[in-house]
Amino acid sequence: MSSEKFILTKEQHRILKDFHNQLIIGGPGSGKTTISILKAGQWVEKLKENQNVLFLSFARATVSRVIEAIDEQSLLSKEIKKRINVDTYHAYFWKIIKTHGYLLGLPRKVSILTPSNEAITLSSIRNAYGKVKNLSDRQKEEKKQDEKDAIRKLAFEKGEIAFGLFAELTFSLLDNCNKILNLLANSYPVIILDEFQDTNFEQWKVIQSLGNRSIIIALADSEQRIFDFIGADPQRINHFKKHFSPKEFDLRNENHRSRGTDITKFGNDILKGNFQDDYKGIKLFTFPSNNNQAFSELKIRTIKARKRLIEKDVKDWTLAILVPTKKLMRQVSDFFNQKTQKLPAIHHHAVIDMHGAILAADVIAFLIQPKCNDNDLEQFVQLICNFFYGKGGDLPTKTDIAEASSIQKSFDKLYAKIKAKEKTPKNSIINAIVEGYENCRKLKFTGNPYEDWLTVRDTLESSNCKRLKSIALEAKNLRLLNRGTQLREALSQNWRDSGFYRNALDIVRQAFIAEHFSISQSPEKGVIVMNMHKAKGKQFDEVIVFEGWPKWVRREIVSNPDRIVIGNKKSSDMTKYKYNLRVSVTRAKIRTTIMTPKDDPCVLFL
Ligand SMILES: Nc1ncnc2c1ncn2[C@@H]1O[C@H](COP(=O)(O)OP(=O)(O)OP(=O)(O)O)[C@@H](O)[C@H]1O
Repeated sequence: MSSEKFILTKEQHRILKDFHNQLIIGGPGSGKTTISILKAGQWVEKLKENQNVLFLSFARATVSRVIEAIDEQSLLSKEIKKRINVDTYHAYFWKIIKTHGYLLGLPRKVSILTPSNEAITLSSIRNAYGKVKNLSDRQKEEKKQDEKDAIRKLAFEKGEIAFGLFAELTFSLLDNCNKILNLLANSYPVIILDEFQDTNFEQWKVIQSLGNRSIIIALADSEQRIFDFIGADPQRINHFKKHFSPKEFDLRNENHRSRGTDITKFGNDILKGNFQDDYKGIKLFTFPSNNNQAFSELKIRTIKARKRLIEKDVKDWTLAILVPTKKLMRQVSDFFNQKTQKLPAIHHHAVIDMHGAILAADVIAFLIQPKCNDNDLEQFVQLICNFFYGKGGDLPTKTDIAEASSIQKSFDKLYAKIKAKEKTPKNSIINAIVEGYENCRKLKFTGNPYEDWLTVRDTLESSNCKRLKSIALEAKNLRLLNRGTQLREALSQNWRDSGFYRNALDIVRQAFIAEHFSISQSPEKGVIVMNMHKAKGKQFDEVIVFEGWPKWVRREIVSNPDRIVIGNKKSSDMTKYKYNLRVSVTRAKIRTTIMTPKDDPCVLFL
């Protein structure tokens, strides 16, 4: 994003002239981020030397885009750029809790309860309540409260803090201690809040506190709100107006991302449900409702889009395939990996949910560590159970929970038999796990973490145990051991220090926490497959939105999975689906392709 290429609009100029609290409203690609960076630069010049501007966003992906935009902003000097600090809400709140949390009665040493471990902690509560869609409102509230009680207990007793508590604890600190508030305001007299419309109740309370001492600039687009489930409130922008009396700026009529196309217009028409015949930059394709033809059609469209971008000589081009569910994402990724007679494999990056992969990494890390004590096998089994308890994240499946508890039970039985010196059960599921474990324990390592990791992973994959196999498969989703990564360096160092990987499990866990907070990673390039929900705040050269299709039996639809609108059924409130689709289609700079089944096209277009 080079500012040399463009002239600021009138409204962007107005923003630069004002120095109050600000509310900047604008749709996708309207230039909010760009102007807020220039505004931050202006503020830096007014601040004392030890003061900086803070730019807060929700997702790390957005943060890396903002950092990239700052880097490329040629109107700001290097010195000024250094003083615009970009962070996620999580990371910023965590810094405050880590330093001052003991004032609330938290243990002096606190650590993060990673989402995967949180999922393990909460899996029994979640499983006891069953599927959320079957719960009454009261039961949902009770479930929420039970979950909160469990994670609060863990925080105050063990110092393990779940992300969900960050805002609440930060607010308690700011509310109870003026000194902390002054300290923060002195470091950051100006704070920019990205995607303000998504702020939940607790985060809003923190912002009100911070805003008592700092200037707040909120960037918002009420129609990009897709975070209702974490408590974002449609009234939040009004709350901001009421509380801060900001100067308001409206960029809603501006579109710089996909200028020369009708992509933004199409996005707005999705909200209205009213379409014109043709939109420049939007292509709608249908495909037959069967696996082979649907995926092949997608592959063909993807190859064509890739060719267009390469031929246009777009620098570091990006092409996103956005799909409604995790399941479809995996299927697309698997299909792209396959080479068929007619179609080649497509090199791509799939942005997957990492719970399973992270817990699988724990298992491998444990196995490259030397055997520690007599409880080694027990600890291994515990990690396997953790994997099944936590792999579904906040939506654990019954099968996974049942799997975990039957592994635990079989192990307990085996243990009891061994202790009593009795014959061990012949057909127990634990036998294959023990065999796989023993095979791994016989392995010899080289000190090259990458090779050693793969040796363990391959041994698990080729074992006779389907549970260990699935762990190996999940672990394939990790790319943390690539050359030059911190994890690889840390494991190498560990080997050099001890002649073996003494602390592999700790190192891996630390690396994931660091990774969670890492904002230095550059945005993905090339073909990217991701869930529509994850696309927010991103921009790509081309986007393909691809949805699932119905299954027919005797001319009747018996199921309709992976659709943009659940079951592709019209209902009284389609708003969230419209918002979601609008966010997805407006991520493109040049062109968006929408692919929907021929015999049951997406109801949002009917
Ligand atoms: N005045 C302008 N003239 C031309 N291009 C601009 C202008 N302002 C911003 N841009 C460019 O438009 C693109 C989108 O801008 P920006 O990322 O600031 O929008 P945004 O409102 O933050 O988008 P979103 O909410 O969708 O993330 C960027 O590539 C940016 O360089």
